[in-house]
Amino acid sequence: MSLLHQYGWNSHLENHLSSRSDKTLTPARVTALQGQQYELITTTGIKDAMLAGALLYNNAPHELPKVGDWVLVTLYEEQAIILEVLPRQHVLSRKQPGKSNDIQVIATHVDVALIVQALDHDFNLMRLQRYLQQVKECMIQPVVLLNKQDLVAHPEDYRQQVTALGYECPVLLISAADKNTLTVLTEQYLTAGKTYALLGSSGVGKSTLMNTLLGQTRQQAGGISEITGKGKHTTTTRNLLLLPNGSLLIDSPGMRELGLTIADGDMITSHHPQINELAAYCRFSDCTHHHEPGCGVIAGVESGEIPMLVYQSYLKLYREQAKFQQSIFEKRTAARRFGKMSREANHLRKKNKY
Ligand SMILES: Nc1nc2c(ncn2[C@@H]2O[C@H](COP(=O)(O)OP(=O)(O)OP(=O)(O)O)[C@@H](O)[C@H]2O)c(=O)[nH]1
Ligand SMILES: [Zn+2]
Repeated sequence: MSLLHQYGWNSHLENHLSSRSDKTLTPARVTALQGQQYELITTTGIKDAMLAGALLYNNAPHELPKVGDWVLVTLYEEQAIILEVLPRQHVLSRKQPGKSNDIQVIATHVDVALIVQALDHDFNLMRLQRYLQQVKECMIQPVVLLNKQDLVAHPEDYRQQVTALGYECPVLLISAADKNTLTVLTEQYLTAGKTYALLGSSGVGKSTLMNTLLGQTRQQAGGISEITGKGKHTTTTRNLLLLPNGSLLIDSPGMRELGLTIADGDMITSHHPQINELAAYCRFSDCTHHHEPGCGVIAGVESGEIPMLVYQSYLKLYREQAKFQQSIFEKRTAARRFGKMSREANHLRKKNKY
């Protein structure tokens, strides 16, 4: 099998390439990215690469190559020049916080998102739901990995809470450092030639998981690459790695922030599929489904259409959201109060010349 096939090259991409008249360019996949320095897997191995000027200047930032992208290049001895980005499938992206219309592309050609949460203090259904929602919006299939199951007495309880969120996706309990807990993941969910993106906040165990899946430390597996800039050497971490079973894993810094995309002041609504469906029948459009008359959700719980566990999970999330909103509000009020105080202090200082 060719190197490119090992890295996910498929018939869909092949068809696209053969439909082009220009046959001088060769395909390659982006495995690491730092600033405008790229590392690629090419037909002849790993190469450093740069963008052609025309590509850089004629495209919006989200159109420039990202980790996972298939690109067309011209090869030189040690270097490659990227001239084009092939059409993307399954783009993992998010809206730039604060800038309503800007899209930030985090990784491309992602078949499955592995959303990792740890069962220690990190466990947070609201955050998990945000990751799930974001991934679904990108039309990418999620798999939830609840890590550090060794730290809690009843890991199954957590699994049930996640299942009760109502997303139809696998939820697996694992201990990232213990290979034996990963067999269901590796045997049933990781397929050769498919690309998996690791998502989750800092400290949930993504690197540990990656190392266990690699079967050795990332450094030894060639995970660290040297991207050579103009006269400077930067050691960077490779973001797309080939696992021993042939599947591809992307771990990039942007994935840690994916869950943090709530626009200021947004009320995070429930994305619970079953709740949403019946909420359409509520008498009031701003129904919270707690006690309002004519609530379609409460009716659904009473008739058994919505399982009690699902409704309880909704109530729990609602409380978490309310608490979260409250803390945003308090932070803003505190900031405003502080601003007012410092203005007054400045005013006094000017007046009294000290
Ligand atoms: N008890 C326990 N600890 C774990 C497990 N997996 C990871 N850890 C520990 O959790 C800590 C964070 O793990 P990392 O793998 O560095 O987490 P990460 O998600 O890569 O963090 P960032 O690189 O900051 O994004 C380390 O001290 C790990 O040893 C687990 O299954 N059980
Ligand atoms: Zn209602």
